[in-house]
Amino acid sequence: MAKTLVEKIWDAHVVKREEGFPDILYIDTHLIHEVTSPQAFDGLRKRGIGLFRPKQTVATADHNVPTLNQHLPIKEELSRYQVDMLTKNCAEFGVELYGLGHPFQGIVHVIGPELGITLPGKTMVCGDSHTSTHGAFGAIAFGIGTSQVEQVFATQCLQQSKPKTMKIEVNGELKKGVGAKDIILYIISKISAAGGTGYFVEFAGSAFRSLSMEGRMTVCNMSIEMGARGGLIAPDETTFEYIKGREFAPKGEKWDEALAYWKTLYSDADAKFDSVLTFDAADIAPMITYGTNPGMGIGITDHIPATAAQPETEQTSYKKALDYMGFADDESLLGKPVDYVFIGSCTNSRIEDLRAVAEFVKGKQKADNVEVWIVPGSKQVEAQAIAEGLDKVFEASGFQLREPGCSACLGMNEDKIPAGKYCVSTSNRNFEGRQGPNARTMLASPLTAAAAAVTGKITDVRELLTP
Ligand SMILES: CC(C)[C@H](C(=O)O)[C@@H](O)C(=O)O
Ligand code: SF4
Repeated sequence: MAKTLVEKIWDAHVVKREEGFPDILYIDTHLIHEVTSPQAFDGLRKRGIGLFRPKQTVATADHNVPTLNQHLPIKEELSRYQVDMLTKNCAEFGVELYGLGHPFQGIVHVIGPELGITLPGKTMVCGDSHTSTHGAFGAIAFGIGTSQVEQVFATQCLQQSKPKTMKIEVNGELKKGVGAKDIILYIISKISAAGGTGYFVEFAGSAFRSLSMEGRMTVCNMSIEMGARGGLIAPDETTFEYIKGREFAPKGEKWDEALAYWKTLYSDADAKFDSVLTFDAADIAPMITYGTNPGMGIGITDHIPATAAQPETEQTSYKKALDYMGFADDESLLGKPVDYVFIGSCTNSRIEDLRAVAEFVKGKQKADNVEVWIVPGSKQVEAQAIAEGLDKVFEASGFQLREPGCSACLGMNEDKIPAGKYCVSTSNRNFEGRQGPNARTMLASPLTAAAAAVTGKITDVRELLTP
């Protein structure tokens, strides 16, 4: 029978299937961080058991780490406690930890792929919603809760019902100044932050095929922001090329075997999806959000949709979102002053993002009214950026290159956006208070963020690009 990619990988991992019950799914790789693992470790301790397969778990410290002076003790007490707990738990339970100071440390969804841990055909979980990022490699990757983290620790399996499948096809060529982040913000703006609820989404079509692995990760990262269980893209030569030679990627004969299998990982031509959506790449402009969920996005030259145009049941919350942001119906965002620019997070902190920003800002200066933070996704991204001299470019432009971590993506560490301030952010969530109490977040691509950094206001980056 014809199968979708999700079905192929899912079925290959079912340990037990019984009518009327969720499947028991084998988990190849479990990623953990300091926020969602402590209770799970405690649970094991209470039961007097260890991890069933500790070698299939990898840990890193990312959410609570500072992004300046990482060699010094962490100043925030709660953050220090969380990171210390992770270190202690990993040592006690025999889990490999890439903690602060380790050359592999970084945001969990950045290090998995760059270390060759994330591979096509795998099942991967993490107590973190943006685990969907790893789907860019043609893996089934999704976020789980803390009690499930404990379940995976103890059994290397999870009880899961097979998700419904959705295909989102985007065909055609992207316009100048438009990238992966714009595609995903566009899709979410069209189908809403709940449009993918209950589905596992496969992104297909020429627009995704032409993206680099970094771009595909940006797209899959945000599939969760449309409510989807996860997102994935069938692996191809771009995928194999990216993986080859990475630290933990298969080598020699193992590589040949793996590659032969990976080449079977695509949705069969006549496979049935529960839902199919199609978009045209040429319709997509640089995007920006104006509200407090990632679905509240518009093309940079568009105006904020009117409250009256929203479904009646949603008008109150829509108005509340605009009030929070200090925006009004029908307004254009162009020219609005910006206070902070944050380039980072598991959505856009990979080397390609930093390169794109550096290329754009080279020879330009940061505007006086903005503070710019560039936070690499990992120690390896940081090292690469320095090796390529990107740090010098940023410094000359007045941008600060900090150390790796989740940083201002969420106000869980020292990097917070002050109340009332506007931040153009390359992260994935613009919820109320996400970047700090009463901070106002506008989600955009690295290029659009960089344009705001040099002009000090919301700007159509296309006007600043050389033809
Ligand atoms: C802290 C963690 C559980 C959370 C998540 O699950 O996504 C965080 O990473 C986020 O982005 O909000
Ligand atoms: S960078 Fe942001 S979205 Fe990604 S894992 Fe960290 S907090 Fe979550």
